Amino acid sequence: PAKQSAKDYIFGKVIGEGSFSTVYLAKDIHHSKEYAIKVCEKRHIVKELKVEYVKQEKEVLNILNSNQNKTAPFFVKLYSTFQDNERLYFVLSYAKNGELLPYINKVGSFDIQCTRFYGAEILRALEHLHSLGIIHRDLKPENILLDERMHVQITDFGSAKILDDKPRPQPRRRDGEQSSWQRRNSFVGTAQYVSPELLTEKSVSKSSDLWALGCIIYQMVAGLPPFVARSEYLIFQKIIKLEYEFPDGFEPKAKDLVQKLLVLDSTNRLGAKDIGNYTSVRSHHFFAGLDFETLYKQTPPPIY
Ligand SMILES: NC(=O)Nc1ccc2c(c1)=C(Cc1cc(-c3cccc(C(=O)NCCN4CCCCC4)c3)c[nH]1)C(=O)N=2
Repeated sequence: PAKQSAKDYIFGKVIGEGSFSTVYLAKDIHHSKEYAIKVCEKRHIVKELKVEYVKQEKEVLNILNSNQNKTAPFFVKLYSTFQDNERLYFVLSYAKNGELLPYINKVGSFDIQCTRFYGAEILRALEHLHSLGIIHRDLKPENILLDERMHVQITDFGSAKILDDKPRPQPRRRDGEQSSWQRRNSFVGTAQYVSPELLTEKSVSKSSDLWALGCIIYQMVAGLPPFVARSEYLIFQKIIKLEYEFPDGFEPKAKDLVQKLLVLDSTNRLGAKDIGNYTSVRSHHFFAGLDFETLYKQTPPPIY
């Protein structure tokens, strides 16, 4: 196929802003299909030494594209990439209903049906991602999108880590740019959802995404994340001391599940010792009665 360029698209409104990218709603002029195009300024990512992050995101999206799971298609797709002198372009799925966060803010808190359904879809997405040896590392309601049928589409793999069980030639780096092992020590996700092990040992594992899942389930029920404070430093202090509370009336089964995910020792979190699917999370009584294998075929419960 002919190499694409920005001229093949009509760019519309900005639908997302990252520290190193802007995401536009765009329409393909040949087929009138809508996409989300993530645009990165080359000069900015080079200046901020983020070239490796952009490469990592493309690699993760390509791995996801080549290993699609028909029963758990809970990720944005990468359709194509192209560049011009100033910018890199990633043509991604357009998730018409946007981020999960505005829905939580709009209704204040989800009822248990919604919390169970969306908690289950996020868990299924993590099962697939982790089965490919990929850790998201920045899972949060802003990176959980909702497609036209209100099913989950996880995005933003710029902070993801590919577990290196296969030795690969290290890519040549520009002077001063950090390699992935050096970078690992500098990366921290979004304060409210970052795991204690990342703060104390600079280590990360699949279980770090389970910590973020615990924070997101808490937030769907309570309306706010468990660790909130006036500054990132104070949030980090609360996380490493496991200093959080459940509001009165927090649904008891959801509370028990959150307490089993928000465990300081990453090896003792529910699911941390599971091989393959997170069966010990799936079998928690909060998810009783849910069919995890047909989630994508189900009609999501209304959010109100
Ligand atoms: N960092 C990233 O990788 N960011 C990305 C990547 C891919 C991508 C991405 C972000 C997308 C973000 C997105 C944003 C939106 C959007 C933006 C603004 C408004 C709306 C909107 O009004 N949606 C209707 C639903 N509202 C939501 C709030 C409650 C009332 C109803 C959607 C739709 N999709 C997307 O569709 N595809």
